[in-house]
Amino acid sequence: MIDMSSNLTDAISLDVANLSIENTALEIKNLDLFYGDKQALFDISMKIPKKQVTAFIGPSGCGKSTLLRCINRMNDLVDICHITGDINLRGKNIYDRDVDVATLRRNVGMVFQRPNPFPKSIYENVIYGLRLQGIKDKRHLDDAAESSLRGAAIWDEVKDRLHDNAFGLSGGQQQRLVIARAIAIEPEILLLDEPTSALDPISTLVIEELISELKKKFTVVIVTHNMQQAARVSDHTAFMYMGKLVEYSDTNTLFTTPAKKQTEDYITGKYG
Ligand SMILES: Nc1ncnc2c1ncn2[C@@H]1O[C@H](COP(=O)(O)OP(=O)(O)OP(=O)(O)O)[C@@H](O)[C@H]1O
Repeated sequence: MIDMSSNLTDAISLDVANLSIENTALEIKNLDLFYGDKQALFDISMKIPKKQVTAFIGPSGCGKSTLLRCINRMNDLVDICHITGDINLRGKNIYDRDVDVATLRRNVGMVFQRPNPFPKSIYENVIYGLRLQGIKDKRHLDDAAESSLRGAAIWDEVKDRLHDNAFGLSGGQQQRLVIARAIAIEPEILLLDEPTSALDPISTLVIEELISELKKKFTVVIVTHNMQQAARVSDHTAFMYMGKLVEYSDTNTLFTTPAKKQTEDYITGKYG
């Protein structure tokens, strides 16, 4: 079994099957997803709690990243992808025809496996989204840069080199810079797709600690292939297998007393 003693969160466990509207950041309802003829997600329904960390776990190819990418419509970029079902954000289905995808993505930020800073200074990276919004006031931009870099736990390391190129940072620092860039535009939801899988153990720990801070302001959804990581950082965990949501509950329950045999087999390493 997974050791739960290293959980970094203040482990608030809500009953995710019966979340109230006030505690729900978004609701996925009967979501099916196809890549061409091949179905990759089967009838997924779940509520993601507000200002908590929710982890998607499961073996390679089970659909974790696909499900995550549905939440900010990244799969729209895949021509052969076809989706049915709803994802409701503040009562509105994000797949409705009248939804502006750019606005949605401002509200639902995403951080990828490999840090992807732009070939610009650290400062310009952080305020990139604000410049796109047309904000020009230097004081406003400076304040936003500082608070976002602080929020991403990297301010002290970069405050004297804000105008240096972001490529001069280490991989772990780049990933925190990318998180700062994502939070600068104050999204409601932050999607993290295996955010530490390209990082060394120390940088991984720094990001894990950061994740448990981020949930004070944001709803965080993380895909991880690392069960220990899910156990350390998340309040709630969804176990997926072959495109289906097998079990979803508070992290402690899922890792200590899973309800389904399939979940137990996975977390005890019988397959993966
Ligand atoms: N762009 C795509 N076109 C076609 N099939 C895809 C595409 N992206 C993913 N798939 C398929 O959908 C299924 C789910 O893939 P997905 O990447 O979501 O799984 P995952 O659980 O995140 O896996 P991993 O842990 O290996 O990243 C797999 O069978 C994969 O091959």
